Amino acid sequence: MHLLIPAAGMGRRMGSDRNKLLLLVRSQPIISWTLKAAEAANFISWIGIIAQPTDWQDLQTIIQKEKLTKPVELIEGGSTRQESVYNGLLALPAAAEQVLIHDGARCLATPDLFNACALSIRHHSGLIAAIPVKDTIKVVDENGIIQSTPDRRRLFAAQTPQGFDVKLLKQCHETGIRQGWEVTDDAALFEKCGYSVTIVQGEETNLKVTTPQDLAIAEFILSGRE
Ligand SMILES: Nc1ccn([C@@H]2O[C@H](COP(=O)(O)OP(=O)(O)OP(=O)(O)O)[C@@H](O)[C@H]2O)c(=O)n1
Ligand SMILES: C[C@](O)(CO)[C@H](O)COP(=O)(O)O
Repeated sequence: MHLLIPAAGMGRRMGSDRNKLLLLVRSQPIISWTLKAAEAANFISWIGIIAQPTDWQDLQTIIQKEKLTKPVELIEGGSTRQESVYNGLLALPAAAEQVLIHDGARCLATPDLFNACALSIRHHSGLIAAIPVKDTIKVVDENGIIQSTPDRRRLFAAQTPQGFDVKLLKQCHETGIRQGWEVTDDAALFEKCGYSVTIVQGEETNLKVTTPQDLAIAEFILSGRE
């Protein structure tokens, strides 16, 4: 299974002056943890890292240090996650019929989760890892006044990996470009195009390292895995 890792962000919410994926957690760059999990997942056979060229040298050093046995390619990132993933799709080898997409910033996803998604995508054209929400969610209007309280049993928090049929996902991205859709994940493009996306049980610990608090939580979770 081909895996694309969007890693071309700026990390604005982290307040960092460089790509947050190069920040250290337990003395190793965040992206190293993501790569270790991908390397350990038996069903992943090829890895494309989508990144800004300014980070390529650091990434090459990390790739060498991790001694990855799988082919790894660096692909130029775009100005949004959506653009970066589209660049990744265009750079996939012609033989790739299905693809998993996993945020570099979700460095705690386990090899088991990659494998579960890789197996499940054989039976679906679109899937995402997701977990049921634990909080009661409120929908508010522009003044912050609550409009409704959706039934929590129908609410899931989206994670990655997300997996798709490559041809369909490319078409959805191209429709998105024509229509000017701006989305935060690939499943949203699939949904908007009318294709179904199924849920694979995600992992409670599969957080996206977004803010400085997440760095501390990631540090804690990884320390429990040693
Ligand atoms: N132009 C972009 C923006 C984001 N990403 C990647 O998409 C994933 C999820 O994005 P997010 O956590 O929002 O990362 P950043 O964009 O770096 O963070 P922020 O939104 O706080 O700036 C990350 O692995 C990030 O590197 C990307 O490949 N290309
Ligand atoms: C794809 C994603 O990781 C699913 O949770 C997420 O939507 C991307 O990042 P953002 O923080 O929502 O921009």
